[in-house]
Amino acid sequence: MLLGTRFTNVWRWWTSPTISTSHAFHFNARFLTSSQLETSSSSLLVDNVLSTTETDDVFLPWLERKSNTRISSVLSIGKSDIGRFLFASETIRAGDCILKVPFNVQISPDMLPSPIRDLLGDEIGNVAKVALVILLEQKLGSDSKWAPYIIRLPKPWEMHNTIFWSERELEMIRKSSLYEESLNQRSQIEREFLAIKQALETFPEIVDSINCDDFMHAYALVTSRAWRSTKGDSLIPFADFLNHDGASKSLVLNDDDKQLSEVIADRDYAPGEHVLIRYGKYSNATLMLDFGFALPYNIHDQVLVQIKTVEDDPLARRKLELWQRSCTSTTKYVNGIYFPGNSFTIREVRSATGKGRGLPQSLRAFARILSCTSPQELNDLCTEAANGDGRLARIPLKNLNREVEAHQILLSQFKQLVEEYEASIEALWPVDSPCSCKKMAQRRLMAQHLLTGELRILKSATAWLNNYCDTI
Ligand SMILES: C[S@@+](CC[C@H](N)C(=O)[O-])C[C@H]1O[C@@H](n2cnc3c(N)ncnc32)[C@H](O)[C@@H]1O
Repeated sequence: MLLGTRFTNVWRWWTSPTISTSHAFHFNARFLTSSQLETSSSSLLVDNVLSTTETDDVFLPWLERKSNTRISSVLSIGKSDIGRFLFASETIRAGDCILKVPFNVQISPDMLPSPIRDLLGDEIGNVAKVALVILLEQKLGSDSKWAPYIIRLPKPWEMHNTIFWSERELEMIRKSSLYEESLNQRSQIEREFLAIKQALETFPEIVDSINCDDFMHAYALVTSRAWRSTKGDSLIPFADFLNHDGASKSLVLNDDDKQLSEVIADRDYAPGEHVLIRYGKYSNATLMLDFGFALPYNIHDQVLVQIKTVEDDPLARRKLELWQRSCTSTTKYVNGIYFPGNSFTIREVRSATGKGRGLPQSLRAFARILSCTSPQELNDLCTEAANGDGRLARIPLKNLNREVEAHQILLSQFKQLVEEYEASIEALWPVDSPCSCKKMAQRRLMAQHLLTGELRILKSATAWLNNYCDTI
C-alpha cells in the first residue's frame, strides 16, 4: 500500500483543484511572530481546556459554517472505546448520500504556507506535508482556524499503530512481515523528519519547535485518516470520524466537478446505529501499521512468505538468478518495504479440493524451479518458457514425481511456518497477567488477531498443498 492512505473511487479526474490560500497566509504571518512561538508550548493546555468545555455537538455546525454548506443532516458524532464514530441520527436508506464535505474544508498539502512548501520539494511525501500542517496548526492552539478539528484528533496515547510499539510489543509479531515493515516505516518517518528539518533550516521558529515524536504522531494521524485525491492526501473533517468495516461497500468518493467528497450508504440504518465504511481492502498487517487496529476476522488478510532454497543445493544460486531474470518484477513493494523475488503474497485458499483460487501460480513456478536437480532440467524449463509465453515453469512438470516434489518443498516450509505461528500465538502473554496494562492488553489482542489471521491462511495453503500432492 502506498504510504498508508486510502485510495478513493475518483469520478471525473480533472486538474488539481485550487485551495484557498488565505488561511495559509494568515497562518504564516501569525506563526512567525515570536510571541506566538513563546506561547506555542501552552497550546496543549488550551487544547485540554477546549476539549473539556466543547462537546462534539458543536463540531458539525462549526464545519458547516466554515464551508457555508450543509454537510450532513443524518449523522451525529458519538464516542466509544474505539474513539469517535458517526451514527445515524435518523433513518438512512441504502443509496442515500449521508455526507458531503467540500474540498475547501479539507486539509491538504497545499495548505502549507508557500515559502515552506517551496522549500520542501518533491522528496518530502504528501503524508509528511499534511503532518506538518497538523503540527503547525497545533502550535497555534486556540488561534488556529482549525482548532475545533485539531483538538478532536486522537492523542499519542490513544494510538496503537505498530510504529509506536515497544521492542517487547513488536517481539510478539516477529513472525509476521509486519515486524520488518514497522521498523522500516519508523526509520522512513525519521528520515523524512530530518529532511524537513534540513529543508526548513531558515525557519528555526518551526524546526526548533517540533520534535520527531510529535512528527511521528502527526504522521500516523495522516496515515490513519487521510484520503487520496487530486490534491494529494487530504484530511476530510467529519468524514474521518467514520470507522472501518472491511465488508462495507460504502467508500469515500471524490467528485472533482462539484469539488466535494461524499459517502453513499450501502445499506439501511436505523436511528442510533453506528455507520461504517470501508477504508480499503486492507489486511490486518496494513490496518495495524497505518491505522493502529486489527479485526478479529479479516476477510482481506494475507501473508507474505519468503521461500528459502533447499539447504546445500549446489544449484541454488543459478536457480535464484534464473528466477530473478525471468520475472518481470523481481522485488515486491509492500507497506513501504522491498522484498526480494522469493517473497510471495498468499491469500486464503477457500477450498483444499481444488475449487476456486489455489496458491499463486508464481509461487508454484518458483517451487518447480527449486525442485530441479540438474542444470539440464533447468535448461529444459528455459527452453519450454522460450517456446511458450516466456514465463518459467508455469505449467505442471511432465514428470509427475518431480511435480509432487516441487509442491512438497512448499508443503514442508508451510508446515514449519504453521508450527512457528502456533508457537508465537501460544507465547503471547496472558491478557490477565499483572504486566497487562490496558495499552499492552490491547496491543496483545491486535497481535493475536494478526497472527491467527495469518495462521489461518497458512493452514489453508497447507491443506491445499496436501490435497494437490495426494491427488495429482
Ligand atoms: C478515520 S479514523 C475514524 C474515527 C476515529 N475513531 C476517531 O476517533 O477519530 C480511523 C481510526 O479509527 C479507529 N478505527 C476505525 N475503525 C475501527 C474498527 N473497526 N475497530 C477499531 N478501531 C477502528 C482506529 O483507531 C483508526 O485509526
